Amino acid sequence: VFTTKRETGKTLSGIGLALCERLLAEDGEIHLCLACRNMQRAEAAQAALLLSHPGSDINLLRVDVGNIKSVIEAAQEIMQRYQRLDYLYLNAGIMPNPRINLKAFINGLFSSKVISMFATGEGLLTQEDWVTDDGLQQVFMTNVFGHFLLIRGLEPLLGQPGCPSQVIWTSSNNARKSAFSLTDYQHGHGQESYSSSKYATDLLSVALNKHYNSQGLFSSVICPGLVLTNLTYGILHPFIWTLLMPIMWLIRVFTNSFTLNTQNGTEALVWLFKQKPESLDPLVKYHSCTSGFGNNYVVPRKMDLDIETAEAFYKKLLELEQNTKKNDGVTENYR
Ligand SMILES: NC(=O)C1=CN([C@@H]2O[C@H](COP(=O)(O)OP(=O)(O)OC[C@H]3O[C@@H](n4cnc5c(N)ncnc54)[C@H](OP(=O)(O)O)[C@@H]3O)[C@@H](O)[C@H]2O)C=CC1
Ligand SMILES: CC(C)CCC[C@@H](C)[C@H]1CC[C@H]2C3=C(CC[C@]12C)[C@@]1(C)CCC(=O)[C@@H](C)[C@@H]1CC3
Repeated sequence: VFTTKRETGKTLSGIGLALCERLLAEDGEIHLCLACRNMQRAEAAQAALLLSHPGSDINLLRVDVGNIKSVIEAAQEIMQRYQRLDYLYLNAGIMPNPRINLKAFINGLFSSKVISMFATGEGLLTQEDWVTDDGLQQVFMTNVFGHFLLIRGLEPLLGQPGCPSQVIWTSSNNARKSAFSLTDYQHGHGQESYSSSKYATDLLSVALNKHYNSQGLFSSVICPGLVLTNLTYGILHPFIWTLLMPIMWLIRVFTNSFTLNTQNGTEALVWLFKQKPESLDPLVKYHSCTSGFGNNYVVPRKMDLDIETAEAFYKKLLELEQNTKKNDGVTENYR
């Protein structure tokens, strides 16, 4: 999470940890707060960051964004600890039990869409999802709604007179309009909960800008590209990814989205850290890219969405939030 001069890392490894390393290298004065569900791993991340950046201010906070009560308590704790948040990086995300659709992959290899298939993974993956104790779909809760509740709980700290705040979501190239439906926005009836949740993230960011820009809160979405982390190790074994490395370097020549390592993947996150939030386009996703020669850069791309759908989705989230409050946050089925 974040504070006075800067940031939040919701994760302790992967892209979140690399982001913290890079932010500390950018600005040694920042106050970091890592909001994590596993305190042992959080402490390990804190120790690693202190080793490379001795003396920096790095705090920890326990939060499970997959659990309503935990998010509400975390927001209250942050309200007590800080007066202001400059950056809120919403990075936690899951893709449970991913399965590759081999037929779609082989067909894709011989189609004209082969490059876009590698860049987006469109149609190649299915996931399992389940219902949480709060009665919500787990992927939706973790990737979208938990973060939304956190933002709502932290509203007073986000965007104060003369001092804008940035909310930065780790979305994905895999966000897909056809995987998302307003009538099943939690994706309880499909097998592409990840794609759906990332599309929902993009919609939500657009709606947040509409409702909060006037009070100094600015929301952006990024895609880190394909990065080898625990998330992708759930798709293929790390050893297989290592074997595929030469092929992936080759693919990178044709699609700049194979960033592959966490340092490259954080490019857009760090770039946003240095931007004036007012200058950003709310309808654009910022992509971390790596060229065939290994150079990093950021590419803005218009998102495939409309403001009316974003607004309708936002209303549904507000209703869901109301229900969670009515039911005291736990055990009822809110869908
Ligand atoms: N890797 C990739 O190719 C891509 C990743 N992304 C996105 O990047 C983000 C980071 O993923 P990445 O670093 O790759 O993967 P990791 O699995 O390494 O990181 C995910 C992080 O999210 C945390 N997390 C998961 N569930 C919860 C929860 N309920 N409460 C709190 N924290 C939680 C995990 O914590 P813990 O350590 O306890 O498991 C972990 O640190 C995700 O949003 C992902 O969707 C987007 C596009 C591509
Ligand atoms: C590279 C190899 C020769 C074969 C690997 C095939 C697939 C397992 C990958 C091809 C494109 C990949 C991809 C993702 C996962 C693995 C692939 C489908 C993501 C969906 C992972 C999570 C994301 O958020 C996306 C940005 C990735 C898009 C590309």
